[in-house]
Amino acid sequence: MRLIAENLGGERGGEPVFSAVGFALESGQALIVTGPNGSGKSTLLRIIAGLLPAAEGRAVIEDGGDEFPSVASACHYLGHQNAMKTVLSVTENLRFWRDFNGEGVLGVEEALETVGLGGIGHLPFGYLSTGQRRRAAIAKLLVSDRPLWLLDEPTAGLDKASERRFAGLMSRYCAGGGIIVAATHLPLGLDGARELRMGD
Ligand SMILES: Nc1ncnc2c1ncn2[C@@H]1O[C@H](COP(=O)(O)OP(=O)(O)OP(=O)(O)O)[C@@H](O)[C@H]1O
Repeated sequence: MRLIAENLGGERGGEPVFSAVGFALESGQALIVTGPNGSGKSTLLRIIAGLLPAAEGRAVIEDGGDEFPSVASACHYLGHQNAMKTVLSVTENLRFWRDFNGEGVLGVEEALETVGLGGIGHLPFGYLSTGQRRRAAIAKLLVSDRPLWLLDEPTAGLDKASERRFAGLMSRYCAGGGIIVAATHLPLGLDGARELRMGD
């Protein structure tokens, strides 16, 4: 499987933000998107995910088969917001996403253990600390299988131990054939990742 971005251009509020962005990622490869505030990293991720229209160009999945014919069907998108309901428990939130996106290799409890949140699934999501919320949102990536992760500042709010744990998780995901595109200001510890610098 391959993710191809061809001559992508993005605009916000009718103003161009970037143009002529192109890359190709094979299964197992990762791309780190860097650049100053406002250079268009989030806009690029949202265009790739299909959440915003491209001003020009396109992003496509090749060889995704019947299961993953499009980027939208192939990706998990983790944005700045965690996309969890504060009044539902962590477990209820993750069950919702598993039912919505389809079952994955890991169950809800296993996914919570993997991000170091074992035993707190019963708590309302709104009770969690900022870093715990991010870790629960990362667990969302694990309860349904998708071959492409689009991650916007995934480690924002994480402590050092959680950063290291997430780096290991991303490495294992790529080793298993996953593709990652991650916008970040912080080093992600993802060996061998390519870099796309926006705003130059
Ligand atoms: N809804 C919107 N309407 C108009 N302009 C917007 C909108 N959302 C973002 N922008 C503008 O688009 C540009 C790119 O924003 P974007 O969030 O993609 O940048 P970024 O590189 O992700 O920034 P950061 O590093 O601060 O997260 C900015 O100039 C921003 O002000």
